[in-house]
Amino acid sequence: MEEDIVLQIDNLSFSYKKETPIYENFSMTLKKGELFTIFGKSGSGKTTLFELIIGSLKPQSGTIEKQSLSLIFQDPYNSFHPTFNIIEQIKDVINYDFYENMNNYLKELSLDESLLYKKPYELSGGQLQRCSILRALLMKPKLLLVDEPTSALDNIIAYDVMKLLIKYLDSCAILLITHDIDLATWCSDKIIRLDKDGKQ
Ligand SMILES: Nc1ncnc2c1ncn2[C@@H]1O[C@H](COP(=O)(O)OP(=O)(O)OP(=O)(O)O)[C@@H](O)[C@H]1O
Repeated sequence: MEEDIVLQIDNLSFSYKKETPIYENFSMTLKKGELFTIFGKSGSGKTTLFELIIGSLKPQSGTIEKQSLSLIFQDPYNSFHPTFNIIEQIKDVINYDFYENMNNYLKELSLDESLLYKKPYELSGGQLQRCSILRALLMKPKLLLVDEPTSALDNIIAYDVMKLLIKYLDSCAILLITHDIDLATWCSDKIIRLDKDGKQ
Protein backbone atom coordinates (compact mmCIF):
# COMPACT_ATOMS: atom_id res chain seq x y z
CA MET A 1 0.00 0.00 0.00
CA GLU A 2 1.37 3.45 -0.93
CA GLU A 3 2.36 5.59 2.06
CA ASP A 4 -0.31 8.26 1.58
CA ILE A 5 -3.12 5.67 1.31
CA VAL A 6 -4.60 5.13 4.76
CA LEU A 7 -7.47 2.83 3.75
CA GLN A 8 -7.72 0.55 0.74
CA ILE A 9 -10.79 -1.64 0.28
CA ASP A 10 -10.85 -3.95 -2.75
CA ASN A 11 -13.80 -6.02 -3.98
CA LEU A 12 -15.34 -6.37 -0.54
CA SER A 13 -18.30 -8.72 -0.24
CA PHE A 14 -20.16 -9.29 2.99
CA SER A 15 -23.53 -10.62 4.11
CA TYR A 16 -25.00 -11.62 7.45
CA LYS A 17 -27.37 -13.92 5.50
CA LYS A 18 -26.51 -15.29 2.04
CA GLU A 19 -29.76 -14.10 0.47
CA THR A 20 -29.30 -10.46 1.58
CA PRO A 21 -25.80 -9.22 0.69
CA ILE A 22 -24.79 -5.99 2.41
CA TYR A 23 -21.69 -5.39 0.24
CA GLU A 24 -20.92 -6.85 -3.18
CA ASN A 25 -17.55 -6.01 -4.76
CA PHE A 26 -17.29 -2.72 -2.87
CA SER A 27 -14.02 -0.83 -3.35
CA MET A 28 -12.70 2.48 -2.09
CA THR A 29 -9.39 4.24 -1.51
CA LEU A 30 -8.91 6.94 1.12
CA LYS A 31 -5.75 9.03 1.21
CA LYS A 32 -4.19 11.26 3.88
CA GLY A 33 -5.91 14.66 3.85
CA GLU A 34 -9.25 13.35 2.54
CA LEU A 35 -12.63 13.29 4.29
CA PHE A 36 -15.19 10.86 2.83
CA THR A 37 -18.72 10.38 4.12
CA ILE A 38 -20.67 7.13 4.09
CA PHE A 39 -24.28 8.17 3.68
CA GLY A 40 -27.35 5.97 3.54
CA LYS A 41 -30.67 5.13 5.09
CA SER A 42 -30.95 3.26 8.36
CA GLY A 43 -30.02 -0.38 7.72
CA SER A 44 -28.03 0.32 4.56
CA GLY A 45 -24.78 -1.04 6.03
CA LYS A 46 -22.86 1.97 7.37
CA THR A 47 -22.03 0.53 10.80
CA THR A 48 -21.27 -2.84 9.20
CA LEU A 49 -18.58 -1.16 7.09
CA PHE A 50 -16.93 0.28 10.20
CA GLU A 51 -17.00 -3.14 11.86
CA LEU A 52 -15.37 -4.66 8.78
CA ILE A 53 -12.67 -1.96 8.79
CA ILE A 54 -12.00 -2.41 12.53
CA GLY A 55 -11.85 -6.17 12.02
CA SER A 56 -14.68 -7.18 14.34
CA LEU A 57 -16.41 -8.63 11.24
CA LYS A 58 -14.59 -10.59 8.50
CA PRO A 59 -15.44 -10.14 4.81
CA GLN A 60 -16.55 -13.19 2.84
CA SER A 61 -14.24 -11.99 0.07
CA GLY A 62 -12.10 -8.99 -0.77
CA THR A 63 -9.39 -7.21 1.18
CA ILE A 64 -9.16 -4.28 3.59
CA GLU A 65 -5.78 -2.66 4.26
CA LYS A 66 -5.49 0.20 6.73
CA GLN A 67 -3.06 2.27 8.74
CA SER A 68 -3.47 2.99 12.49
CA LEU A 69 -7.00 4.08 13.34
CA SER A 70 -9.08 5.47 16.16
CA LEU A 71 -12.81 5.73 16.54
CA ILE A 72 -15.38 8.24 17.64
CA PHE A 73 -18.61 6.39 18.40
CA GLN A 74 -22.19 7.50 17.95
CA ASP A 75 -23.02 6.77 21.58
CA PRO A 76 -20.38 8.28 23.87
CA TYR A 77 -21.58 6.20 26.83
CA ASN A 78 -20.38 3.09 24.92
CA SER A 79 -16.95 4.65 24.39
CA PHE A 80 -15.92 4.57 28.05
CA HIS A 81 -15.99 1.98 30.79
CA PRO A 82 -18.52 3.16 33.40
CA THR A 83 -16.42 2.58 36.52
CA PHE A 84 -13.15 4.41 35.71
CA ASN A 85 -12.59 8.13 35.38
CA ILE A 86 -11.90 9.64 31.94
CA ILE A 87 -8.21 10.45 32.45
CA GLU A 88 -7.42 6.84 33.46
CA GLN A 89 -9.12 5.65 30.28
CA ILE A 90 -7.10 8.08 28.19
CA LYS A 91 -3.83 6.96 29.84
CA ASP A 92 -4.74 3.34 29.03
CA VAL A 93 -4.44 3.90 25.28
CA ILE A 94 -1.76 6.62 24.99
CA ASN A 95 1.88 5.70 25.39
CA TYR A 96 3.56 9.11 25.24
CA ASP A 97 3.57 12.21 27.44
CA PHE A 98 0.32 13.74 26.19
CA TYR A 99 -0.28 16.57 28.67
CA GLU A 100 0.99 19.41 26.48
CA ASN A 101 -1.06 18.23 23.48
CA MET A 102 -4.03 17.69 25.74
CA ASN A 103 -4.13 21.26 26.98
CA ASN A 104 -4.42 22.56 23.40
CA TYR A 105 -7.21 20.12 22.57
CA LEU A 106 -9.10 20.93 25.78
CA LYS A 107 -9.32 24.56 24.75
CA GLU A 108 -10.40 23.75 21.21
CA LEU A 109 -13.01 21.28 22.44
CA SER A 110 -14.36 23.69 25.11
CA LEU A 111 -13.67 21.07 27.78
CA ASP A 112 -12.68 21.87 31.33
CA GLU A 113 -9.80 19.72 32.58
CA SER A 114 -11.66 18.96 35.83
CA LEU A 115 -14.17 16.89 33.81
CA LEU A 116 -11.43 14.38 33.01
CA TYR A 117 -11.26 13.38 36.66
CA LYS A 118 -14.93 12.41 36.68
CA LYS A 119 -16.63 9.14 35.77
CA PRO A 120 -18.60 8.88 32.51
CA TYR A 121 -22.04 9.01 34.18
CA GLU A 122 -21.14 12.35 35.80
CA LEU A 123 -20.82 14.03 32.37
CA SER A 124 -23.45 15.10 29.86
CA GLY A 125 -23.63 13.28 26.52
CA GLY A 126 -22.01 16.23 24.75
CA GLN A 127 -19.16 16.50 27.28
CA LEU A 128 -18.52 12.78 27.07
CA GLN A 129 -18.50 12.81 23.27
CA ARG A 130 -15.92 15.60 23.34
CA CYS A 131 -13.84 13.44 25.72
CA SER A 132 -14.02 10.60 23.22
CA ILE A 133 -12.85 13.00 20.48
CA LEU A 134 -10.02 14.14 22.77
CA ARG A 135 -8.89 10.55 23.34
CA ALA A 136 -9.14 9.71 19.62
CA LEU A 137 -7.00 12.72 18.63
CA LEU A 138 -4.39 12.03 21.32
CA MET A 139 -3.88 8.58 19.75
CA LYS A 140 -2.53 10.39 16.63
CA PRO A 141 -4.27 8.04 14.19
CA LYS A 142 -3.71 7.96 10.45
CA LEU A 143 -7.39 7.11 10.00
CA LEU A 144 -10.21 8.55 12.08
CA LEU A 145 -13.54 6.69 11.90
CA VAL A 146 -16.28 9.04 13.01
CA ASP A 147 -19.82 7.76 13.60
CA GLU A 148 -22.39 10.60 13.79
CA PRO A 149 -20.35 13.13 15.74
CA THR A 150 -23.34 15.40 16.00
CA SER A 151 -25.78 13.08 17.76
CA ALA A 152 -24.99 14.14 21.32
CA LEU A 153 -23.87 17.67 20.54
CA ASP A 154 -25.86 20.77 19.86
CA ASN A 155 -25.56 22.16 16.33
CA ILE A 156 -23.10 24.96 17.00
CA ILE A 157 -20.68 22.66 18.82
CA ALA A 158 -21.18 19.96 16.15
CA TYR A 159 -19.91 22.16 13.35
CA ASP A 160 -17.10 23.41 15.63
CA VAL A 161 -16.08 19.83 16.33
CA MET A 162 -16.02 18.99 12.62
CA LYS A 163 -13.92 22.12 12.02
CA LEU A 164 -11.53 20.91 14.70
CA LEU A 165 -11.33 17.41 13.17
CA ILE A 166 -10.77 18.88 9.71
CA LYS A 167 -7.66 20.67 11.08
CA TYR A 168 -6.07 17.27 11.67
CA LEU A 169 -6.50 16.23 8.04
CA ASP A 170 -2.87 17.30 7.52
CA SER A 171 -1.79 14.15 9.29
CA CYS A 172 -4.73 11.77 8.82
CA ALA A 173 -7.87 10.94 6.82
CA ILE A 174 -11.45 10.86 8.08
CA LEU A 175 -14.24 8.45 7.24
CA LEU A 176 -17.52 9.82 8.55
CA ILE A 177 -20.94 8.24 8.99
CA THR A 178 -23.77 10.72 9.22
CA HIS A 179 -27.49 11.03 8.55
CA ASP A 180 -27.07 14.80 8.19
CA ILE A 181 -26.74 15.52 4.46
CA ASP A 182 -26.06 19.22 5.12
CA LEU A 183 -23.11 18.34 7.34
CA ALA A 184 -21.88 15.75 4.80
CA THR A 185 -22.09 18.19 1.90
CA TRP A 186 -20.36 20.91 3.91
CA CYS A 187 -17.34 18.89 5.02
CA SER A 188 -16.77 15.96 2.62
CA ASP A 189 -14.45 15.57 -0.35
CA LYS A 190 -16.67 12.69 -1.45
CA ILE A 191 -20.01 11.22 -0.34
CA ILE A 192 -20.40 7.47 -0.81
CA ARG A 193 -24.11 6.70 -0.92
CA LEU A 194 -25.31 3.24 0.02
CA ASP A 195 -28.70 2.35 -1.40
CA LYS A 196 -31.39 0.44 0.47
CA ASP A 197 -29.61 -2.87 -0.22
CA GLY A 198 -26.28 -1.53 0.92
CA LYS A 199 -24.72 -1.54 -2.54
CA GLN A 200 -22.58 1.32 -3.68
N1 LIG B 1 -25.44 -8.95 13.79
C1 LIG B 1 -26.31 -8.88 12.77
N2 LIG B 1 -26.92 -10.01 12.32
C2 LIG B 1 -27.78 -9.98 11.29
N3 LIG B 1 -28.11 -8.86 10.60
C3 LIG B 1 -27.54 -7.71 11.00
C4 LIG B 1 -26.61 -7.66 12.11
N4 LIG B 1 -26.20 -6.37 12.25
C5 LIG B 1 -26.85 -5.65 11.30
N5 LIG B 1 -27.65 -6.46 10.55
C6 LIG B 1 -28.46 -6.03 9.41
O1 LIG B 1 -27.59 -5.57 8.39
C7 LIG B 1 -28.12 -4.39 7.77
C8 LIG B 1 -27.12 -3.25 7.89
O2 LIG B 1 -27.01 -2.86 9.25
P1 LIG B 1 -26.11 -1.61 9.71
O3 LIG B 1 -26.20 -1.55 11.20
O4 LIG B 1 -24.76 -1.74 9.10
O5 LIG B 1 -26.89 -0.39 9.03
P2 LIG B 1 -26.70 1.20 9.25
O6 LIG B 1 -26.69 1.80 7.89
O7 LIG B 1 -25.51 1.43 10.10
O8 LIG B 1 -28.02 1.59 10.04
P3 LIG B 1 -28.30 2.85 11.06
O9 LIG B 1 -28.23 4.07 10.22
O10 LIG B 1 -29.68 2.57 11.55
O11 LIG B 1 -27.26 2.79 12.15
C9 LIG B 1 -29.46 -4.12 8.46
O12 LIG B 1 -30.49 -4.65 7.66
C10 LIG B 1 -29.35 -4.85 9.77
O13 LIG B 1 -30.61 -5.30 10.22
